[in-house]
Amino acid sequence: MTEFLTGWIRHQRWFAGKGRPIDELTIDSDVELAPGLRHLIISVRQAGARDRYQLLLGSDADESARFKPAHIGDGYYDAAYDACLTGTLLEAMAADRDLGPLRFRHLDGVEIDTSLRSLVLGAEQSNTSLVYGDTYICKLFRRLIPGINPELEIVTALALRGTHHIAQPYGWIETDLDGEPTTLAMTQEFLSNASDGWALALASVRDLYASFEPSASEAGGDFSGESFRLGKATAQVHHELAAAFPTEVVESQEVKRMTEEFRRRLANAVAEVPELGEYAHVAEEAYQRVADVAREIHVQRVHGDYHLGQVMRTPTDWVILDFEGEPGQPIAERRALASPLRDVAGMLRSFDYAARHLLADHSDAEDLRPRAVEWAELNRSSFLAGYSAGGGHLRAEDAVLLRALELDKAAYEVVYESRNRPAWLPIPMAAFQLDR
Ligand SMILES: Nc1ncnc2c1ncn2[C@@H]1O[C@H](COP(=O)(O)OP(=O)(O)O)[C@@H](O)[C@H]1O
Ligand SMILES: O=P(O)(O)O[C@H]1O[C@H](CO)[C@@H](O[C@H]2O[C@H](CO)[C@@H](O)[C@H](O)[C@H]2O)[C@H](O)[C@H]1O
Repeated sequence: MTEFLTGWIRHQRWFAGKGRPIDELTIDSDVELAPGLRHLIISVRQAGARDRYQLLLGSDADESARFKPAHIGDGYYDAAYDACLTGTLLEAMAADRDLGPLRFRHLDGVEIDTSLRSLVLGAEQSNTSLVYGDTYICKLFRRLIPGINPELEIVTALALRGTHHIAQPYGWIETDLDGEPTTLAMTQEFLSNASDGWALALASVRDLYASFEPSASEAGGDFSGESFRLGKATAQVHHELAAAFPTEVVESQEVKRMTEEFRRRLANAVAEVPELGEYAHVAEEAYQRVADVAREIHVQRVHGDYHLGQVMRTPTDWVILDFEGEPGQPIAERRALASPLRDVAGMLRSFDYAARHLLADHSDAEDLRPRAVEWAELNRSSFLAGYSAGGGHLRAEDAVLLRALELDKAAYEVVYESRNRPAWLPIPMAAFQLDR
């Protein structure tokens, strides 16, 4: 079995080790959840490093032909795609069942409807989400990092406070990895009547590109009102996070040390994507400015990987999803207190992405570049204005830190794109060429 799992896993969207040879794949845990349904935790070793992943393995040989897209090999298939089997997860959560080392749980006071059938969400994802009816979404965390997933921790704490702008949590699945309780999946309210921010922003960008109007604010699909509301919602969620978890004030010495961390991330990014080297000085200068003017900053729990794909617009408001931080980082790092400006910087980067991504796919559309810049600038400033209006702390002197945080995020994105979507690499690279 390990042989065909090796061949299969390297092509999965969520596999973090794409492009590097797999030295060994072993099965660490194999639990039967129901007849024909097994839960596997596997270890993949690449160049001395080990990553763990989970998968649901279906093995009804007669039926396997029905699940061609999910075919793994030898009559086995990815059972996340088999609605006849995935009901088992809901039932086990509803009943707070233990199945071997796996613990299925639901939140107090929640009643889970176990009659719903699931479909795999068709989104570009680092994980795999099952949507049950139009009621629940259960995210199976594919790459497993020991520890309670920050998304579960944060959303549960915010739900207890009655926070707006989040999707209600219902249940989760966990096990122990390296002796630590580790989240395997999380079930939340499915926002059936909502659109994700990335899709909405792209519609606005396309409108602008197709329009003869002279400016972004006059073109049909102006998004700046939404950017403002999103900024406001972001500030309100930051306020709630600060109330639900500890906060600290970090002295200027510590801020200087933070810039060392930025430099380390930059050096790692340059080592992996050498063409970034040419622009590294831009980031280094920005980090140096933070060190030079370092003053104490307020830190708290934050979203950690904030972008337009993590927010959804319901008919009434913006909802923020996916508080799990940057996928692949150790849990301790993802739980660490940080400046809320880290999220602000993430969203500012996302406006750049939305404006430029069509250009990355169409090298012939060079003439649209000024419009892209204009769209990004308009929406970035509207978001910041909304953030301040929502009570977010943004002082004039924060501009230096914000710029450094944006470049730190762009360095992360350079690595992310070179691994996952090389055609999009020019988007984060452009961040180092802009004089902001
Ligand atoms: N509660 C939800 N309701 C509706 N759609 C959701 C919900 N959570 C996530 N989605 C959709 O799934 C996409 C991916 O979700 P996300 O949590 O970002 O997954 P990943 O961490 O795997 O990238 C989102 O962009 C959104 O379109
Ligand atoms: O949503 P995830 O937790 O999987 O985040 C990862 O994937 C994101 C892409 O899907 C990536 O985001 C980058 O691309 C977005 C457009 O697709 C853009 O809006 C973001 O600004 C940009 O960072 C994210 O970095 C990565 O962690």
